[in-house]
Amino acid sequence: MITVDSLTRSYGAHAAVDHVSFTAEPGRVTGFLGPNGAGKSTTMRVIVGLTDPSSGTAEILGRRFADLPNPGREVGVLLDASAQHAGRTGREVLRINARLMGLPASRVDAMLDLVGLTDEEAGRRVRNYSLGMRQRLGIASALLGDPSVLILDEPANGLDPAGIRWMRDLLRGFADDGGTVLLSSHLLNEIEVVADDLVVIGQGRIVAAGTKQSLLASGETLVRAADATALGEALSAAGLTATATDGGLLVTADSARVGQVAFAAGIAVTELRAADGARLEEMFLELTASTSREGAAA
Ligand SMILES: Nc1ncnc2c1ncn2[C@@H]1O[C@H](COP(=O)(O)OP(=O)(O)OP(=O)(O)O)[C@@H](O)[C@H]1O
Repeated sequence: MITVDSLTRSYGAHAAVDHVSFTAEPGRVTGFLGPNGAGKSTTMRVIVGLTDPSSGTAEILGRRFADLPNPGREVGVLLDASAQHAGRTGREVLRINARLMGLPASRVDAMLDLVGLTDEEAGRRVRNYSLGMRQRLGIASALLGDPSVLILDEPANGLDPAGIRWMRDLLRGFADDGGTVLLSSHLLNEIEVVADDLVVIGQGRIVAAGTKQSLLASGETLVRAADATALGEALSAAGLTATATDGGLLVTADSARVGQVAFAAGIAVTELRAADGARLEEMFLELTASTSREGAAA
């Protein structure tokens, strides 16, 4: 569990993070979304004690990071995969961390195995790693102490599609086992697939938070029928607003109501579903339009 309460961090007169409050719950993946410079990294840095808050609090498992007796055993952190010592081999990085946390060396091999770094790769110096390999090593470091909380800043950067899939499955499994995951990204699609809850930030402020389902629930339905004209007429006669979209109709009513209208009119529908496909992206753009660089310039 991570609890952030009215957290503010200012640099001079500028509030990089401005009264931010949210929780990341156990058993769930919480996606932390925002455009460049929104305040994601600053918030995460405060959570893990690298930056002091100007006001407000951030706690992991009910304590400030600095007050955790052996933080690596409670929380796994990956903020910058490139920040590892370039002259050490991957295995050395993990061995040192394991020793610092009082863990057996066998844990190192288990983690290398888990993240898919081979013996040969583990023996290479980190300066010769690709970004994707550094991310895998960073994840291995984060998981080394068998923590119950994971905090990851843009962990999918540099991973290929198979790597992204692997990361997603890993985070899902971690949360399903009762762990808490806080995951930042500006890659909406990446977050949309894996997150249970979303916290959206723009210019240091939370602009939306809640379950993915609730944030995506548009109240709209996408419906398609072979006879789209008849369907449009039936919907309109029932007092529903329908707009043509991508070969179908987007209706401002729930699926049950749209289905009833089509059924009553004797129209066979070929597709009927809640219109949530591109909703997150739309929502993200809408919510951050006034705060993003592009929005501000417009
Ligand atoms: N040490 C610092 N000194 C001054 N300003 C800072 C400092 N760290 C961050 N900022 C500013 O705080 C704001 C938030 O930055 P932050 O790195 O938290 O955003 P972000 O959401 O992680 O962005 P990105 O996706 O680009 O990494 C930005 O305006 C940034 O310039």
